[in-house]
Amino acid sequence: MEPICPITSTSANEISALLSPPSPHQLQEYYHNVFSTRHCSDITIKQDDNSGKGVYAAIDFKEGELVLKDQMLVGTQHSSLQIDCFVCSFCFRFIGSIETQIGRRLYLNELRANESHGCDEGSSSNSLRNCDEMDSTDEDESTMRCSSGSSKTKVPLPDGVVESLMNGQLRLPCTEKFSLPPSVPCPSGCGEAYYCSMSCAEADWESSHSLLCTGESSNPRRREALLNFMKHSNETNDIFLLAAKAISSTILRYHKLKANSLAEKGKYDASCVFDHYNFSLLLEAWRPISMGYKKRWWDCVALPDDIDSSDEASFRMQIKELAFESLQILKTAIFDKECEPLFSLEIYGHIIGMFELNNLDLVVASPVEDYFLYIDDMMNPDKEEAEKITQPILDALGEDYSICCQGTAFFPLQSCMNHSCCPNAKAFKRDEDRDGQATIIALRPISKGEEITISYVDEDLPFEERQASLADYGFRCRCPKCIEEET
Ligand SMILES: C[S@@+](CC[C@H](N)C(=O)[O-])C[C@H]1O[C@@H](n2cnc3c(N)ncnc32)[C@H](O)[C@@H]1O
Repeated sequence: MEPICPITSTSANEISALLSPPSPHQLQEYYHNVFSTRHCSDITIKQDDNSGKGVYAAIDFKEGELVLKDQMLVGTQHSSLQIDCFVCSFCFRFIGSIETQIGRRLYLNELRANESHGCDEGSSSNSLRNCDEMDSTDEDESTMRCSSGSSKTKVPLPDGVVESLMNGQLRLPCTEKFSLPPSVPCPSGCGEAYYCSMSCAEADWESSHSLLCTGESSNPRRREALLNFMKHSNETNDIFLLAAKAISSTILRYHKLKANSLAEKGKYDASCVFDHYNFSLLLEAWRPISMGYKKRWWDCVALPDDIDSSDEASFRMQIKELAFESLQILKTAIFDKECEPLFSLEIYGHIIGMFELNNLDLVVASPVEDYFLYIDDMMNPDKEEAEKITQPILDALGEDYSICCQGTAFFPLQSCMNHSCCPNAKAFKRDEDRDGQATIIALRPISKGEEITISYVDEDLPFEERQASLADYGFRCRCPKCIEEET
């Protein structure tokens, strides 16, 4: 493949340092910190020559037991579904109230319908758009609860009802049983990010939003470039939004480390001027991202079914060009000279490739679905009374009323789990799991010392199809089921 973004020799050394696999010591130190901040001692991470890092049980687990709750490093809601669910931009909990969830969705859908003049968004045939992320939760129940697209005609509500749902004047029956945290808007007023609490707002600001916010604090040039970047991502592939978060969080960590280092130095030598670029601090800031298994996006993205293998090279080149285009816009918005290697196509491609190979679907079940199920389960005459108000709302929402929050996220511990076609664990959201954390449950008893595996593909597929899908991850499965079926 021709280089479309030449790398200078100075940055080449830094890029290769950023992409070299962490040493066993760095690995041990990093995961030791992750485990201790989370007070997690039930699992460990070990590395072997065949499958790299893997997760191992440090205790015995019973069938159905929780193996791991993993806090994401970066995550994003799919942009096309943001209208449907009003969630915290940091932890992805539903926020506001049942009334605001419904009112906002009806209002925004109406707006979208007016804007699109009848164009059908869901039927995009662009193979470059939102290429599949790694999906090991396809079969989980919370994913299956989701529905999207509705063929049934929706019945509009009388004028003023949507407004009164949104402004809180209309209270629906029994919604007090489904209370949600009140929404906290981004303090910088971007109107894009909302949170379930000030602590989530602060954590997001510190983690990446302070660089990506289009509110008052950003200068007009940067704001315009950011809006441009978001528009490009929404129109092409929202994985770019996640890459922007990963780069922003590294830049912010770098400046924090640098400030701490300056303060520390100043303690011993007040005259010391230490304000230059420090690559070792950039390496340290990059550490959480460095841990994820990576390949270039255009080398590892699965070839879509509608692309013939004879067109593979040109497809991969298009993917590379798309990444280049996105990176140029991002650079206009948040370029930082001291973190220059992060803005190379090589690093950008590897970050997105890391998401491609490791990400888990982000799924949070909708309280709106629970609410309507509750009404449906009520006894008469209360049910009849309630439905006088709720049925027209349900008719206006249509059959996809229960749509859940969906997105994609990178999880530091879950992403270390290797694949097996006869896995002993699975990503599975229980009723109580109402935020964006990954939840891994034991499918059968797991003994202390055993490797914990999940399936990256549908394990009921025939042997050859499983192997073909796993080839996108760059390995051939040698699990007991594959060994048995191969012979
Ligand atoms: C989500 S990561 C899993 C963690 C990874 N082993 C690491 O070192 O970070 C996926 C990658 O792990 C490796 N992998 C996962 N399952 C494997 C298996 N059963 N056999 C060989 N390699 C495997 C492949 O390189 C795959 O692309």
